[in-house]
Amino acid sequence: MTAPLLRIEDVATANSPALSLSLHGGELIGLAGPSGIGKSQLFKAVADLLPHRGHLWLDGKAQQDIAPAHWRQQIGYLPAQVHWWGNQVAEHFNQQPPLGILGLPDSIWHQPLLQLSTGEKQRLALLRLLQNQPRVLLLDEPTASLDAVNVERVERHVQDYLQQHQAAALWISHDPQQLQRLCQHIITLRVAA
Ligand SMILES: Nc1ncnc2c1ncn2[C@@H]1O[C@H](COP(=O)(O)OP(=O)(O)OP(=O)(O)O)[C@@H](O)[C@H]1O
Repeated sequence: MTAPLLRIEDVATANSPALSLSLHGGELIGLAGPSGIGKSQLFKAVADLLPHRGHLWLDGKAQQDIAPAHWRQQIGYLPAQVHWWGNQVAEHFNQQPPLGILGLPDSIWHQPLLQLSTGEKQRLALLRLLQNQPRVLLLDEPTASLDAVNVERVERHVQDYLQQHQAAALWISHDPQQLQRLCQHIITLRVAA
């Protein structure tokens, strides 16, 4: 087997249990566990947004040997609550993404963000993340606010992206069926005994 794209060894924050895993190109691993256990905290740690213990490697290179800006471009983090800074959708993109692929109308491009639904903003945030062409996706409940048709669109789009770019993803979900349908492996975090 080839070297892992991302290796996580004993990474933990002050509010999470430790996580160790290897992610290979094209692979999708699910992250499950009760609310408040620390799943999002672990994503922030891996994305270099939160102090943590443990070690990380990208393509066999240790995190401390990679410039932080490069790390954050390669490790694409989609938070459960996305931060938007401008007024209009178009301000947040370098170029217009394929909106229709996630069921979004072209008219949304010039709409104020305040007018958009949670599910619309969630899908736009995914398109924005993928424009940076990250090698690893950290997806924190990316379909939490979506109907079944759009859940399927998002799932298919992420799977296509992973195949086309030989990228890999970690996917947090509270839906065990979704994780079973999508993931090669599922890691369930538990409270330490
Ligand atoms: N900024 C913070 N300061 C202190 N505690 C925090 C902070 N952010 C999160 N926590 C705590 O860390 C713990 C883990 O939070 P986290 O958001 O990672 O949980 P989660 O497993 O993702 O939960 P959920 O499934 O509900 O999204 C929680 O107890 C939370 O209250």
